[in-house]
Amino acid sequence: MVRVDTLQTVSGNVLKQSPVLLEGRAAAAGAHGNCSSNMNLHDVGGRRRFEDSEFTLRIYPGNIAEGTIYCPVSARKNTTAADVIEQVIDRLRLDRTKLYVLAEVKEFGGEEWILNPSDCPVQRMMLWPRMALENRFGGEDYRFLLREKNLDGSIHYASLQMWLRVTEERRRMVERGFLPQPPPKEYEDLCSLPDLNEKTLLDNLRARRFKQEKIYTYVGSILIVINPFKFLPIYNPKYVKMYDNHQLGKLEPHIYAVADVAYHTMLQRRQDQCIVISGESGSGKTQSTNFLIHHLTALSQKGFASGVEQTILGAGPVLEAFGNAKTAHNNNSSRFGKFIQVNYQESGTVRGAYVEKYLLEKSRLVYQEHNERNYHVFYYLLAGTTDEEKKEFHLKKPEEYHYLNQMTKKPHRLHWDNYYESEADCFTVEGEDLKHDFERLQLAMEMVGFLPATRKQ
Ligand SMILES: Nc1ncnc2c1ncn2[C@@H]1O[C@H](COP(=O)(O)OP(=O)(O)OP(=O)(O)O)[C@@H](O)[C@H]1O
Repeated sequence: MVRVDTLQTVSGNVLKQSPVLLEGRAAAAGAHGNCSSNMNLHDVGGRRRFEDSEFTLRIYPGNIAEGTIYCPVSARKNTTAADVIEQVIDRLRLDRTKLYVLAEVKEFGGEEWILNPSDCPVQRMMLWPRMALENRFGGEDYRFLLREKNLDGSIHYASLQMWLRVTEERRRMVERGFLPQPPPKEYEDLCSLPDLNEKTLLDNLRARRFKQEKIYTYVGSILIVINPFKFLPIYNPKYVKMYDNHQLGKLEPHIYAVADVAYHTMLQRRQDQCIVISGESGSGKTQSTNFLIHHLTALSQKGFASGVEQTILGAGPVLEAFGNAKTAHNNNSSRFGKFIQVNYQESGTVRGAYVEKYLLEKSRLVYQEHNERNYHVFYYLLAGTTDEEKKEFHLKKPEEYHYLNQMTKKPHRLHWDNYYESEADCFTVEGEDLKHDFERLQLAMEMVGFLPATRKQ
């Protein structure tokens, strides 16, 4: 058995009467900022209701059903992707001779995960952040797409609109004169700079690369990433395929290229490989780690979501609740280092994964700097528990805990009852819904195998 380790350092024209949304209406809904949610979480209420509630999933068929934006489908916690596809085929009267799959699209660049027929979309969706469920801000990046599967098992991606946004297409458009020419010479590898000094290095990184939305640049076999803080469509399966089994430097620099080299070197040399990710707080280490894990499992699973990836996904919210906190630099800063080991069989199939955490910033438990908070889990617990649970666990209000109330900006302490009305300060993190986060944490614990008694404890 060999492995790859990642080490993150600390620091529709369809049925007339059906509610299928047509193109024109979508634009109007969008203009009102009210493109309703994939699932309205406020309908959910409590966790027990989630267990037997019926939800409406939005399935986006793309070019499979021209003119249809999405098709609403009813589903419960245990409804499978195969059941959902069956409903969509019926509603949209799709060609039954073709094979369809559901793809889950998550934030940052339309990274797509093909669901197995037995996967349960509602369960996957419950792991999305609340903003995605409400379709606000980044919510557009979270959804389920209907994809057509070719006879050879590959997925058919044919939406021109989508790929025009992709860097490679853009380059071709430039060549054909549809887009302005980029500025003069740029270097994908800083080692090739004819005149290497701080100015030429920073100029190449900023003006020639970052401003052209090229966030990745090599320095030999090292990859420099500049955090774009915005959606870039460069993490979808087309990119997974493009970087599969290519020598480093042959294609445009990308984090997938690094993962790919590690994977194939491991298989060829039968030796463990290690990738170290380092950078200052908020620079994008956690995000880069997620892209690496995604690519490492995708290579081995040939694009299909694996149980391993599901477990790593589920572990994310748990680790985040207990090890992340709001800091001055990052509202969701990991306050611990992570050593992730992905183990493979000789055939190159993922066998399992192991996550070790180290160097948790323990001092944060008793002291937080101005405008910083304690670990998320305390705020989740105090906001998310029911009245009975509060009684059972003798929970008080957050402002009554010394370890939670040290960080207010104002000299007088903010009262929890006025939490939402009060002037923005570090208690309030934009877009945060602590009740939702508490539910998400409980579901994630269940998905990674915590027994009810352990969860309660
Ligand atoms: N490749 C990317 N594309 C788009 N946005 C990104 C990317 N990488 C990072 N970001 C944005 O930057 C934010 C901070 O990134 P991240 O949490 O990964 O930083 P970090 O280095 O792990 O920080 P810390 O050390 O504080 O935990 C993310 O929440 C995301 O909004």
